[in-house]
Amino acid sequence: MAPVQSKVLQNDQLWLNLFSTFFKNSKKTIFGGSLLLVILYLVKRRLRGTAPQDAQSQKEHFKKGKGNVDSVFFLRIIKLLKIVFPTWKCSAMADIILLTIFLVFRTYLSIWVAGANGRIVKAIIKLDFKVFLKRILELGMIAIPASFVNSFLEYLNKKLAIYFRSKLTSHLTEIYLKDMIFYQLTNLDNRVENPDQRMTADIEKWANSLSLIYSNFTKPVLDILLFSKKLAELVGWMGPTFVVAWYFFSGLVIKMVSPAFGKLTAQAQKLEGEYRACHTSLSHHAEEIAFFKGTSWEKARILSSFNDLITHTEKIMSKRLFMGTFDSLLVKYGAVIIGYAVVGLPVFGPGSQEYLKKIGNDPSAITRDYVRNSSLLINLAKAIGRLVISYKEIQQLAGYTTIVAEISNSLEDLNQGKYQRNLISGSEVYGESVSHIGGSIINLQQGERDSTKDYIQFVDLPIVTPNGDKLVKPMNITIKPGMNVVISGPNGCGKSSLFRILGELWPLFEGKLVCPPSDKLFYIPQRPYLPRGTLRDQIIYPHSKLTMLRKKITDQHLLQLLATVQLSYIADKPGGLDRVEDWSNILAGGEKQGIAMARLFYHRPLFAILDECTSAVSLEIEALLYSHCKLLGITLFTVSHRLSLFKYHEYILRFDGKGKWEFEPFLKEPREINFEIKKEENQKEEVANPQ
Ligand SMILES: Nc1ncnc2c1ncn2[C@@H]1O[C@H](COP(=O)(O)OP(=O)(O)OP(=O)(O)O)[C@@H](O)[C@H]1O
Repeated sequence: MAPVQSKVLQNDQLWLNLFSTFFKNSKKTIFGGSLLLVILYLVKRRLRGTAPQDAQSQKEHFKKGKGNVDSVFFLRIIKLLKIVFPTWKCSAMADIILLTIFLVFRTYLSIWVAGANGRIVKAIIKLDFKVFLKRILELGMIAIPASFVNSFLEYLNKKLAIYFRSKLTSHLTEIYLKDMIFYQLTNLDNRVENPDQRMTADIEKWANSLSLIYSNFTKPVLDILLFSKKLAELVGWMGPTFVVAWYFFSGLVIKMVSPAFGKLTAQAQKLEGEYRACHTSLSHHAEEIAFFKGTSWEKARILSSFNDLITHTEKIMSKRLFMGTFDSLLVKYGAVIIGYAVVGLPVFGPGSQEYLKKIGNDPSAITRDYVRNSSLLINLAKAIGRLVISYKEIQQLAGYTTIVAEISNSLEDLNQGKYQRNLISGSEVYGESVSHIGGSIINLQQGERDSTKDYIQFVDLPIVTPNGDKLVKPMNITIKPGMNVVISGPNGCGKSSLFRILGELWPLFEGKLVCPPSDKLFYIPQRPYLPRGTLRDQIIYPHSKLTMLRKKITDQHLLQLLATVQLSYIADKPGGLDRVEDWSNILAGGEKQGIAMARLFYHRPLFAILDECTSAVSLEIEALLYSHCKLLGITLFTVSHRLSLFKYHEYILRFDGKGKWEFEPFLKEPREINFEIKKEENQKEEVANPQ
C-alpha cells in the first residue's frame, strides 16, 4: 500500500477511536447529547414557528419574491447584475480581478504568518535570542505589505460599491426621467411607494451589500481551499475534511432555523421610506400645516410611523439575538472542540511515532508545529464560519434586491408603455360606486394618438382615470387656432383630467386624440412650479440660458415680460434676473401665477392650457394677462369658475359631472348661462341680503 494511502487509513482509524472514546466518556456523552437535543429542539421550534396555520397563511408562507433567498431572488439579482455588468470588458471587471488576486495574496500571507508564529515560539522555547529577533524582524517586514493589502481590499470593495451604485442609478434615472415616467410611476403605477427613497438610499444599500458579498464569499472559499491544502500536508486530509463537514452540518441547521431576514430587511426599508416621506410632507406643506395648527396631528403621524419602524427594527434585533446565540454555539464553540482534536493529531494520532522520530522528540519543534497548525486551523475555521454566517448577508442582499427590483421592474414596464394598478370593474359605469378588482397590467396606449401641425381633435375620446373610472363619455370635438375654449363643470368632473390625457400623462384607453407636438402646447396649473435657480430661470423654464440666447431672446425681453405681468419690482432688487432664491417659498400666490404667465409669454405656444392659473391675481391684472395672450395669438383652453373670464373665449365645453358633455359657441351673454356655480353664488347672495 502506498505510504499516503496508509496514512489516510491510519487517520480514519484514529477518528473512529476518537469518536468511541468521546461517547464512552459519560460527561462528554451528556454534553454531546444535550447539544444534539438543543439543535433538534430549535429546528423543531423553527419549523413549527413557520408552519402555516391555515390555507391563507400557507399561501403567504410560500409566496415567493418577498425578500427571501429563493428562485425569484436569483432571477432578480441576475437581471440587476446584467445592468451593472453590461459586458465582460467593463471597468469593474479589472477591479474584480485585482480584488481576487489580492484576496489570494492575503490568504498566502496568512499562511506565511502562521508559519512565522510557529518559528517565533520555537526560538522562545530554545532560548535562542538571536533567532527570536530575526523571526520578529521577518514578521515586522511582512506587516508592511499585509497592512497595505488589507486597506487596499477595503478600498476596492468601496470602489466596486460606488461603481454598482453609479451604474444602477444612471440606468434607472435614465428611464425615471424619460418623458413622463417619473409622474406615471407615482400617479399611475401603484407598485412602488416612495420612489425617492428607492432611487437614493435603497440603491446605495444594495450596492454596498453586493460589493461585500463578493469578498465575503470569495475570500472564505479561497481560504478554505488553501488552508485545507496546507493543513492536509501537515496533519493529513482527515483533519480539514472533518472541520469542513462540521461547518457544513452547522450551515444546514442554521439555514433551517434562520428567520427570513431578507423579507424583514425589505420591510424595514419600506418603513424607513414611509417615515422619511412623513418628514418630507411636513416640510413641503409647512405653511398650510402651520395655518391649520395641525402640529399634533402631524406629530401623531410621524411618531406612529417612527414607532412602526422601531418596533420592526427591534423585532429584527431580537431575531438576530436568537440567531447570534445559535451561530456562536455551532460555528464558534462547536468548531473549537473539533479544532483541538485536529491539532492533537500529529502527537496523539497514528503517525505520532513517525512524527516524533522525525523531529527528534524536540519539544520546541512540537510547540512550533502546534502553534502553526492551530493558527492555520483558526484561519480555516474563521473562513468556514464566515461562509456559513454570510448566509445572513445574502438574506440581507435579497431584501435590498426586492426593493430595488420592484422599482426597476415598474420603470421597465412604464418604459414599454405599461403600468400595474388595481382596476375598477364595470367599465360602462359613469360616476357610480363600483367594486375593485385585483392588480392588472394596463397598456398606456390603447387608443390612438396622431400628430398634426395646428389643431386639436378628440375622436370618440372619453375621459377615463388611470384606474378605469370613466368620468366623461366619448367626445368628438375639433379645436382650431383662434377657437378659445373655456371648460366648466362641477368639482372632480374631469376638467384637469382632460389636460392630463392631452399632455400624455394619463393613458388613452379608447378613441383617438389628434394634437400638435408638445412644444406647441403649454400647460399652466393653479400652483405653478418654480424651481430653485435664478429669476431668469423662473421665466424661461424649462429652457436654459443658452437655449434662450440661441432663440435670440435677451434679458431685456425678459424684463419687458415681467413688466407686462406687473412684476418689474421683483427684478429691481439686487441681482436682478441673476438673483437666486427659493422662489416657491418667498413669492406670494398671485406673484407665482404672474411669473407663470410671463413664462407662457416667453414660450408663446400655439395652444395654452390654463388650469385656474389666475385664481390668485386681481381681476384687473387677470384681464391684462388674457388680453396679452390674445395679442400674442395664443389659443386658450381655460378652466375657470370666474365668469369675468368667459368673454375672452368663443366656445364652451361643459361637463355635468355624470358623464355628459356639451361643446358649443357662446351664443348668449355669459352671465345668462345657468351654471351650477352661478346658482351657488346667487344662493350665497340671497343668504347675505335677505330682503
Ligand atoms: N392619478 C389619479 N388616479 C386616479 N384617479 C385620479 C387621479 N388623479 C385624479 N383622479 C380622479 O379623477 C377625478 C377628476 O379629477 P380632476 O382633477 O380632473 O377634476 P376637476 O374636474 O379638474 O376638478 P376641480 O375643479 O376640483 O379641479 C377625481 O375624482 C379624482 O379623484
